[in-house]
Parts: sequence; structure tokens; C-alpha cells
Amino acid sequence: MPVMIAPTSRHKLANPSGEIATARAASTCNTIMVLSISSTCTLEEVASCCNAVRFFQLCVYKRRDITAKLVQRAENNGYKAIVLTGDSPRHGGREADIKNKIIIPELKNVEGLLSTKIVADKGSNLDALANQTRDPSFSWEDIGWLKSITKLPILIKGLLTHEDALKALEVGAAGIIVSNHGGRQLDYCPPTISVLEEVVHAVGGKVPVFLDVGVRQGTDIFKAMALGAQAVLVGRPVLYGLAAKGENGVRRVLEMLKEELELTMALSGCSNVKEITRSHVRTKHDRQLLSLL
Ligand SMILES: Cc1cc2nc3c(=O)[nH]c(=O)nc-3n(C[C@H](O)[C@H](O)[C@H](O)COP(=O)(O)O)c2cc1C
Ligand SMILES: CCCCCCC(=O)C(=O)O
Repeated sequence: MPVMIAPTSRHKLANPSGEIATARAASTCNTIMVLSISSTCTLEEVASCCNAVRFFQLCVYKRRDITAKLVQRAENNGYKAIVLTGDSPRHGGREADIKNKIIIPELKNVEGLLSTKIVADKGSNLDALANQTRDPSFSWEDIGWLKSITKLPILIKGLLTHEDALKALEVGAAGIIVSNHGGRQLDYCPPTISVLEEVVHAVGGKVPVFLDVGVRQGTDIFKAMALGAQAVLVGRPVLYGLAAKGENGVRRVLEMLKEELELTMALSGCSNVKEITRSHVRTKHDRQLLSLL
């Protein structure tokens, strides 16, 4: 259940001397909820109690009819985009899940559609369920099928290279989410911030690029924006807020991120998110180039 934080450019945050002006944290960013297909409340329940802009995250099941039904339900319930997860043709090798005997959560969206009662002979039960239900053959060409069953824009989540970014453009993705799934799928994937710019350059402004994973402070949002992201997604911090203090904890996490972004902007001389530029950050690559001068 990531939350997407999309800084707006409508509000002046700091005067030219860097002093924080009157803008409130809440007005700095638009917050969008991305609901997982594996959520423990149905997408209808979430729609009925959440009037924020909502996107629906999709993994494609072997049962395409069930996948199509879920997409239809998302569309009927006011979800504004499909976030297609592209990095999970199989479930990652999660040894801790085996050791801790992870319990399969109640997957409310597929209740009555897919059986989730699985006992694995090896690996975790969650591994077995994911691998039995998901379609590992789903590929670029199949995005045409997805487009044929929905009018919603399709964002592709889980890309890390310029080659895949170009492919995503070719198949008509409406946006790209640079993500390594929080490091949960494959060890040694690069940190997303380190490949963001490669993707941004490949996309060349044709569709928005978003950064997922590792956003923990407002400075992380600022860095992502300086490197060309239009918004960031936040996963675990929201869950930590929820675990610590319920709904208020989630609210507080989001407020903190917004406040920290505003402060970073003010201290970097940016009175508006449009003023966050590439020159506000220096990467390892920049340093190498500078050392040649
Ligand atoms: C408990 C948990 C469940 C997740 N479930 C999904 C999921 O169902 N679909 C998906 O695409 N990503 C899922 N993710 C990955 C997140 O969407 C996201 O990519 C990642 O958590 C972002 O990194 P962060 O937690 O560092 O912000 C999950 C992550 C966590 C921690
Ligand atoms: C069959 C349910 C699988 C849920 C997997 C959720 C996920 O993507 C994760 O990273 O965990």
C-alpha cells in the first residue's frame, strides 16, 4: 500500500531569503493512495471511506478473467490509474518469511475468486500462493491486452533501466515508477535513486517518472525531484506510522515528510518546487566528471 507524494508547484513556500513563508505543509503536496491488489480490505471498502485520489496496483493472475474483473471493479469504484507491478513474475526468495512462518494475509479482493488456502512443501506458503496464482509469462506484449480491458492510464512499477523505460514508452505506459520493490524481490538490485536519472533521460519528459523505495525524509523527496522525478512513493514509513499510532501515525508520517520537504526547499533557496533543479544535487557521476576538469 504505497502512498504517492506529488509535490505541487502551486504554492510559494519560502521567500527569496529562504525564510519559510506562510504555506502550510498540507498544501505542498498532493497525496495519492496506491491500493495493493493483495490488500486486506476490499477495493470497494477502501473507496467508500477514502476520498483521496486512488490508484489500483495490479499483479496479473494466471486467471485473466479474474484479473479483468478486478480491473473493472477498480474502474467502477473511482480508481484513477492502474499501477502494473512489473518486477514480480515470481515471488522473491524471502528466507525470513520461511523462518518466521509467515501467515498468508486475507486477500479480500479475491475472496470467492481464488483459493488462498495453500500449504507449501518447501518455501513459505506466501511464496507458493504467489507463484501458483500469478502469471509469470506476462510480458510487454500483454500490456496490449490490459489496455484493451480498461480506459484507465497504466503506470508500470518496477523498472530500473533505460532499456525497460523505452519499452514502457513503446507499449504506451502513462508513467514509470522506478522501483526495486523495496529490495524484497531480488538482492543486488541497484538503489532506485542511483538509476533514476538514467530512466528520466530515456523517457525525455514523454511521461512522468516516479521514484519508489527508500524515501524516509523530505531530503529524499528533494533529491528525487532534483534528479527528475515528478513524485515519490512511500511504502514502509506509512506502515511504521500505522503500527505505532494507527491512523494518526500515518497522518503524522505524511506531515513530517511534507514539513521536511518544505524545510529542505527553504534551506536550498527554492520557493517553489519548480525551482528544484538538477544543480541542487551532486551525484557520484558528477564528482567523477568534476575530477577530470
Ligand atoms: C508489507 C509490504 C507489502 C507489499 N506489497 C506489495 C504489493 O502487493 N504489490 C507491489 O507492487 N508492491 C508491494 N510492496 C512493495 C511496495 O509497493 C514498495 O515498492 C516498497 O515498499 C517501497 O519501498 P519503501 O518501503 O522503502 O518505501 C510491498 C511492500 C511491503 C513492505
Ligand atoms: C499472493 C499474495 C502475495 C503478496 C505479495 C505482496 C508483495 O508484493 C510483497 O512485496 O510482499
